[in-house]
Amino acid sequence: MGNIYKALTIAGSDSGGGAGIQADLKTFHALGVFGMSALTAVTAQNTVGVQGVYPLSVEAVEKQIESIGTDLGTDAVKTGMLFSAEIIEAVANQVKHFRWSRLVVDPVMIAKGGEPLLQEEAVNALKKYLLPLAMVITPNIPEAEALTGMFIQTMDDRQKAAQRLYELGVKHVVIKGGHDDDGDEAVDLLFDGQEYSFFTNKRIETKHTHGTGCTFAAAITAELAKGKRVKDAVQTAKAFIQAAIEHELGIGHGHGPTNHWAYQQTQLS
Ligand SMILES: Nc1ncnc2c1ncn2[C@@H]1O[C@H](COP(=O)(O)OP(=O)(O)O)[C@@H](O)[C@H]1O
Ligand SMILES: Cc1ncc(COP(=O)(O)OP(=O)(O)O)c(N)n1
Repeated sequence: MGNIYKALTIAGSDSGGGAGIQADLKTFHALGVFGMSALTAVTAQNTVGVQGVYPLSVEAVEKQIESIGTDLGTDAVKTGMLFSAEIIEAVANQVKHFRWSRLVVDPVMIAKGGEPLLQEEAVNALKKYLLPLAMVITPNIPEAEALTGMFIQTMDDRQKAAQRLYELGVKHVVIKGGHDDDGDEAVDLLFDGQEYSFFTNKRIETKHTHGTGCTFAAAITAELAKGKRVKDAVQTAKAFIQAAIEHELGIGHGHGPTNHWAYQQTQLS
């Protein structure tokens, strides 16, 4: 066995398996990275919506991270649903304690169906404690608006928002374009403090996009765990999510999950 790359996801559980910890671990696995998890909350969730949110105690979150940090270690870390300001502060302290620099923050706020996954007052804690530690942040457009207080309509607005997020201490800002459904392309923007890069794919007409954000950020994390540069990691993540949306599974009665096998299968064929 060659080098084993490891990645840790600190996020919520989606019982339906399309988003959250489940999407992250499937993505790590599909990209050949050993996945580990620290759960922040359990959600009762399916393709139709979120039926319940049950946060864990700060102590439970800290202990899980400590168990990983003091034994296995990790090459990269991703955060997803963090739920509260207290959990955010505890996670930031652990990331600093273990000196984990390859940190991808997916600032999950609201599920596709509109149910809140982050308390409103916790947005400031994200900005204060976690963003300054992040190598990459991956907001969708509404999340970028909440973090910057800007109204984002055009690509020019997105570039300005990326600049503002960069000024909070994040090293690379990716503002995803899934919510910008004008036109037939899905365009993601990357800003590294100097230049803007654009990652463009054909927009796929489908309702089965549950967990796209988690899957995309997890793919970036897996590639960073292998030591890849951020721009290359985003490129691979974009191809991964495209294949995952394109080869839909069509399960559930609402917004179905993406296909975490598809990228691997398209690479083999
Ligand atoms: N219909 C689609 N066709 C192709 N790519 C998409 C589509 N919807 C989302 N994406 C891509 O999926 C990733 C997640 O985007 P987005 O939907 O904005 O995030 P979130 O799930 O956090 O709201 C991005 O790379 C985005 O461009
Ligand atoms: C437990 C949990 N974490 C995160 C999300 C949000 O996932 P995302 O990839 O943004 O997908 P949608 O909710 O937009 O489908 C979640 N739903 N549950």
